[in-house]
Amino acid sequence: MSERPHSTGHCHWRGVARTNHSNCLERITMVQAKTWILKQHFEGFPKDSDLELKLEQLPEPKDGEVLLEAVFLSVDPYMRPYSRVRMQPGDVMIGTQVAKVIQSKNPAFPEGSHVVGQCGWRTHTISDGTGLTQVLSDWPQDVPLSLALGGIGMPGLTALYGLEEVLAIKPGETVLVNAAAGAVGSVVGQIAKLKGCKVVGSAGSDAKVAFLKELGFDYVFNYKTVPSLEKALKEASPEGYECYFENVGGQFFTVALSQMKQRGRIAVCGGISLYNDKEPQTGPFPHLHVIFKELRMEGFLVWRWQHKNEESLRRLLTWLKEGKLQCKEHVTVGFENMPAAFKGMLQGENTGKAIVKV
Ligand SMILES: NC(=O)C1=CN([C@@H]2O[C@H](COP(=O)(O)OP(=O)(O)OC[C@H]3O[C@@H](n4cnc5c(N)ncnc54)[C@H](OP(=O)(O)O)[C@@H]3O)[C@@H](O)[C@H]2O)C=CC1
Ligand SMILES: C/C=C/C(C)=O
Repeated sequence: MSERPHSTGHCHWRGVARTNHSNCLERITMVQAKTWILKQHFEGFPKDSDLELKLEQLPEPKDGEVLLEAVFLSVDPYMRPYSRVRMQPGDVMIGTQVAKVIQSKNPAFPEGSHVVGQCGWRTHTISDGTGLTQVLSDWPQDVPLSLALGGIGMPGLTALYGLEEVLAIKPGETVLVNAAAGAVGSVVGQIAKLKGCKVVGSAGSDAKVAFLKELGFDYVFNYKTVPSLEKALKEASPEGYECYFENVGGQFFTVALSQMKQRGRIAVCGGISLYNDKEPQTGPFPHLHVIFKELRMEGFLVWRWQHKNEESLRRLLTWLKEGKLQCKEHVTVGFENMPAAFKGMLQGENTGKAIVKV
């Protein structure tokens, strides 16, 4: 695949597929996008046969439109539950990418600039600008653009808003976070530490536990190998938890609620342990803990605070530049490996943000 346009006689070609147009007399842009299509809805854990790689011929951008070329694509947990409610079989998989503007007929998005776009799983996109955001104008040269999909992007914002807007954490409080070595969880722990909290995290491997210790978490455990989740949570914070940043759901959720302090606060961010269930999980249900501990629980979606995103991204970027925030990535190379990267993330292969580099 050519990354940049190049010329052949009178024809200027871009993109993946070049056919023989030796007779053309004027500038023609021919782009074939590679796309990943949802062939059928996922049932249980995603299968390779649920997805299909397809080519799509793109037209010339019209006035007001741009032609984008994906540089990095994100694979995120939400794709699993949202595919069921937001997509029909035959649709291009939903998703966000960092893309380069390679042709522009829209002055808001000059050629050569980079955008974060909700373009789906595709290598090339014609866009009228809807759902595109320019990467911060002062993005430092030495910071990889892929972080705009991770710590300095949606997952970083999720961590920030969950802690500040939903939990309203205070110095001295103890914060519990699960899926702690992932894109959101690893930022949650670091911000909570920056704000003077004690942080307890759980993750699914010893290597992830070691990573979280490096990040400065106060207490970390491997939820897959501890003999008792309840004992692990008690040992980590015998006095209980004021705040709980919930990413997982299921049994972890119920046990964690039993360890909350009176009038503890819970930000329900995700429930990844539920996303691939064919049948809904059954109890134990947490009602009694919620009632007798007088817990406050709030679900949230990161989009609620979209109006604050630019300022919030600058804060995250400042912490990164000051060395106060580390953003680890798990990079899979090759657009054809999107399904493998997606499944790997759902299985816990990633430490930090799962990214695909085209
Ligand atoms: N509300 C919102 O606006 C948003 C919510 N989210 C939610 O935040 C959570 C984390 O997302 P994100 O950081 O992007 O993803 P991660 O980078 O954390 O990747 C997913 C991780 O989840 C863990 N996991 C997978 N299956 C299970 C399971 N059955 N039980 C426990 N852990 C499991 C794995 O880590 P391990 O090895 O530790 O098991 C895996 O690496 C998700 O629930 C997601 O839906 C994310 C963005 C926005
Ligand atoms: C915006 C993301 C939502 C979830 C649940 O992951």
